[in-house]
Amino acid sequence: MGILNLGNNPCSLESKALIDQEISYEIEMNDTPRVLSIQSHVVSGYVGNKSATLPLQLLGFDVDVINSVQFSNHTGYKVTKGPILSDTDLDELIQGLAINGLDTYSHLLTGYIGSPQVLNRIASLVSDLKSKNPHLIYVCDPVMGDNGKLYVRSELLPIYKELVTIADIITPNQFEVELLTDKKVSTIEDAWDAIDILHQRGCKTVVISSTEFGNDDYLVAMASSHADGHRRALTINIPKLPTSFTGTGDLFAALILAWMHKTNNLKSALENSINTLQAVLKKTWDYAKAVGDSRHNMELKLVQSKNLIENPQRVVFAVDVNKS
Ligand SMILES: Nc1ncnc2c1ncn2[C@@H]1O[C@H](COP(=O)(O)OP(=O)(O)O)[C@@H](O)[C@H]1O
Ligand code: PXP
Repeated sequence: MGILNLGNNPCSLESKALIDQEISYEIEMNDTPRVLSIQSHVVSGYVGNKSATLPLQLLGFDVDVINSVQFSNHTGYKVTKGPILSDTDLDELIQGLAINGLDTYSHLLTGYIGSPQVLNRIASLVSDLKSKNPHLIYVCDPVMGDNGKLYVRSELLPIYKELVTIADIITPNQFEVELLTDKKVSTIEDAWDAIDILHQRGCKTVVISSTEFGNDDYLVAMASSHADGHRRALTINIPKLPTSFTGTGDLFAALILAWMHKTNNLKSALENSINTLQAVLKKTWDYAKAVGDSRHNMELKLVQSKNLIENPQRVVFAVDVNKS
């Protein structure tokens, strides 16, 4: 560190420059956004916190991680083994952070949480963290299932229905939107109606990670925000790869959080997130096609995509939709 190498003359011009540099590093460190991310951990592979942490770090965030489960691998494999965090485990971790004054965060991100008792704690955690930082942004990915199938316990649904009302940003997929609104989403108009219901319940920004309305070539992601009396609504067509991935929703939520913070612009955040995802998935799929598409080979190629995460290349673009 510069301070330690100042030598005997702390007043020299050179040493003053070093001190100035040191001070600017410190300011930069104080400005570093801090995310508390509560999601699954897998020993092998990339879902949950394993999918979210590296991209958030590469995009300039300090990430404090609480693992809602510690599984050997994601639930798509033959077996999944490992312990689940209990509500008392969570309370202890949060208490430790609070006692040591480590609980001032710019963002809270929640994803896969298997236990209703733990999910029940999140609402009060949001208000505790907002009492420490009233500007804290809560990003809730209501991870419940995909393609018409629940992969969590059904008791989580009523808890999520409440939780999304206090979230600043939510990132459900099409099936999760249906669950949250008790509304079948078969057309894009159904999806806009469901988004309106979620806005009416209090959620300021709704981003649907993907919808599918019978088109084999494209998925459609949708984003809508109500801020300061101003509405913005967007869609983006995503060229569909002929396979399915795991961990993509977790990566998507982390990228939306990061790019909303960095750009404060829904369109840029959506475009950067989707374009990063497409680049990561293409790399993953190209690899799997070459070596065989086993579960293991289909794990997201995140480490190999460092540059693409840091510098998304915009290939697909969002379009504004006129909504009042
Ligand atoms: N088969 C696919 N082809 C192209 N992009 C995909 C594919 N599957 C997922 N994605 C990308 O991953 C993002 C999140 O995936 P999604 O399936 O909506 O999340 P979840 O895992 O929560 O169901 C989508 O916005 C899309 O960009
Ligand atoms: C342990 C775990 N966490 C998170 C997820 C969510 O993955 P995705 O991002 O694909 O919704 C899954 C899905 O299998 C999972 O098994």
